[in-house]
Amino acid sequence: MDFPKLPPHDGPVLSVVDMHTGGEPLRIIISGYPTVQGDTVLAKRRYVRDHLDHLRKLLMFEPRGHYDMYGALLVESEIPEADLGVLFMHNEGYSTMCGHAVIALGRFAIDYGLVKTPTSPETQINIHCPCGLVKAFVEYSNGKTGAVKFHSVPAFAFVTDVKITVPGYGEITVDISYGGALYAFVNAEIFGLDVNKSQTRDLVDAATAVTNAVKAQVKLYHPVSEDLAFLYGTILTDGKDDFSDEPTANVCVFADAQVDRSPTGSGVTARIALQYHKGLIGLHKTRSFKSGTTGTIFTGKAIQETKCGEFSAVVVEVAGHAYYSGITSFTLENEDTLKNGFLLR
Ligand SMILES: O=C(O)[C@H]1NCC[C@@H]1O
Repeated sequence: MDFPKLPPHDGPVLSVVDMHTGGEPLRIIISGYPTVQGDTVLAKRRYVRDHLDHLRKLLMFEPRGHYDMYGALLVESEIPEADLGVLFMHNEGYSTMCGHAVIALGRFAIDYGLVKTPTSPETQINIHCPCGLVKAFVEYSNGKTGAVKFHSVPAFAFVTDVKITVPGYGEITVDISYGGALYAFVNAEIFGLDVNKSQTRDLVDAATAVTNAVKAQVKLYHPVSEDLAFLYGTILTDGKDDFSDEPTANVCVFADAQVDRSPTGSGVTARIALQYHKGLIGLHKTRSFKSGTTGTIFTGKAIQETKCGEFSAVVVEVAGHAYYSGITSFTLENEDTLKNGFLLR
């Protein structure tokens, strides 16, 4: 049998490379997408949301994906120093930052020849994410790519100790911090939960209740663009924010109750900005962050003070590993009643 051979199909063939970073999937679209219009990466993000959302559903939803699938679409960047631009997609729409994707894309950009000749021991790749320019540094030796670290956009504590009322749980106190996207942070213990041991469904329910309450009760804002001023999710933690050589665990529930399998690159960025703001961690102090779901680790450190509008901010470096898991071409048939995808929880 000739293989691979495309099956009977109608319409576009969408080809992807699948990777994962700390267990969190990344489906990188390599062909089949129409040209994305828009003068800026943020404008392109609005364009895919308004005109190409059926393709996100095709690739993220079942039967080709699943509730917690995550994707990346490479686009042209308007910033001269960017090597590539990227849009991120998930079960609800399009995010503004994704650290686990940046870690995977760093390797992918070299392995698939998207950037200039790589240099050893490390190659810098500038990735223009919707939140801004993120610098990835990819280990490279003997022709092989390895671990990746990245320097994210300025990260800052947006508000600390804000009281919100969460239906079913009462009044609780949360912090909100920005690491390319805005997250609410809460110690899972206040819900009687343990991020390492509790049922994922219980963690999702508590985090989703917090997300909904923050969205309803806290006015969010970002100095650079209105497009960045939304709550992406809630990160439940083990509360171990005092500096230690021991890892601290968290679980990130983002978009529509989607669960990150990794420690969450943008979440680690935001969490370090929060810890720095509270005086719990100094510059160049490396902390390990563990995913409560899979036990995988990212490390992170604040490397420089900076500003984001009126907010005192830090540049955070996050490091992790990504791996390839396959390459696929997706098709559809017009008579398939489920061709547009569906989600099951
Ligand atoms: O690592 C991250 O930053 C992402 N992972 C899924 C949710 C976030 O976008």
